[in-house]
Amino acid sequence: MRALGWDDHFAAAYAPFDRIDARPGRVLRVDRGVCTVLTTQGADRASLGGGVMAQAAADSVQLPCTGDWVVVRDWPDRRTTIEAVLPRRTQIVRRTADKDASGQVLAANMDTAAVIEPLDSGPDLGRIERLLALAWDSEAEPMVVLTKADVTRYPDAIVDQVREIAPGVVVLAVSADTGAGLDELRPQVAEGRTMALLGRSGAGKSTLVNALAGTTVMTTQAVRRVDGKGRHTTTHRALIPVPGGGAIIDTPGLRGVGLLDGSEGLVAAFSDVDELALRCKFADCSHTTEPGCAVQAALDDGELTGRRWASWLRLQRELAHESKRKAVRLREEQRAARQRARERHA
Ligand SMILES: Nc1nc2c(ncn2[C@@H]2O[C@H](COP(=O)(O)OP(=O)(O)OP(=O)(O)O)[C@@H](O)[C@H]2O)c(=O)[nH]1
Ligand SMILES: [Zn+2]
Repeated sequence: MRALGWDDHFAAAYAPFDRIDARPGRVLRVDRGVCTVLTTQGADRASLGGGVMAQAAADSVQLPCTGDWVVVRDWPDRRTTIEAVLPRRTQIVRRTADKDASGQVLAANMDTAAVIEPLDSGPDLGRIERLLALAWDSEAEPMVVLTKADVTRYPDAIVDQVREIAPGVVVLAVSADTGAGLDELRPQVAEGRTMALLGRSGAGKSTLVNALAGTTVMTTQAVRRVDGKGRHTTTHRALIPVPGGGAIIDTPGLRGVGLLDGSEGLVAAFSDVDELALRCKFADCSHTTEPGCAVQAALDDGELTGRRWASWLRLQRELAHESKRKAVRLREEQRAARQRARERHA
């Protein structure tokens, strides 16, 4: 348990739940509401207890997810349930596609949130920026891992290019084929540490897991099936213990991730742009035509690329749009509640 990150902090959170038929465990994966939980007694399948279900109904972020430390309870009829999710230290949350735009937790309690981008088709800088905002939001240490370094002739040049758009973040190029760069990554999955991988399908996440965890765990754990729309989806969202070390969390291949309203990770991911904007002559500079605009000056002399500036504007607009949607939804809910109250009193 310690190897997987169990510590005094989680032990203290568990203490109030401690009883003879309860034990702590870490969620390895979730399939349609059934969790596979690793405890000192091995892996167990557990369904959600009533309390957890009630909390999750009010807020989907409360649903147990891969990486969570939970309280499992054994019942006389041999059922096992999850009675509580211990407070997370870190979590990667994305906006779900459904209309109520709630959050979905992709991974919990990781120390490192690694953005995985392959080098076989020139890295998509915009995607790295977006995923980095998510990684910064998680409170874990963000990182960029460029995979398949063996298929490109000048990986170092690309690493430099990516560093430019990832201020304050370690950027590594690795190859599962040649093993290059893997040693620099291993400390992230040392005993007691967990690294989560975030990236699109085909980015090389499973291959990286295999390279770090040794065996071909993923191929045996991955459950590929065709969803209702005939697409192949990888349903694994698994935590894989690393022999002699900590753990890796492989999130499902992300098609697109929406940032949640209130994301502060965006500012952290664009700290260079944020600092530039602070140097403008006017505090309320719109960075378009004002004299003394540091952003326009940086764009002119090439210190800031037009691509990065446009990317920042686009993500900011997206967040603004999200908070507007949220405000509208809140107002509608309040109006409906008032209406119900009136009807009760009528
Ligand atoms: N040349 C080379 N190919 C690699 C490397 N790592 C992964 N690949 C290939 O890239 C493809 C995708 O790798 P996966 O590990 O399956 O990608 P993934 O991110 O797990 O994708 P999903 O499971 O769909 O989320 C496979 O065909 C791998 O063989 C590498 O280091 N070098
Ligand atoms: Zn300005």
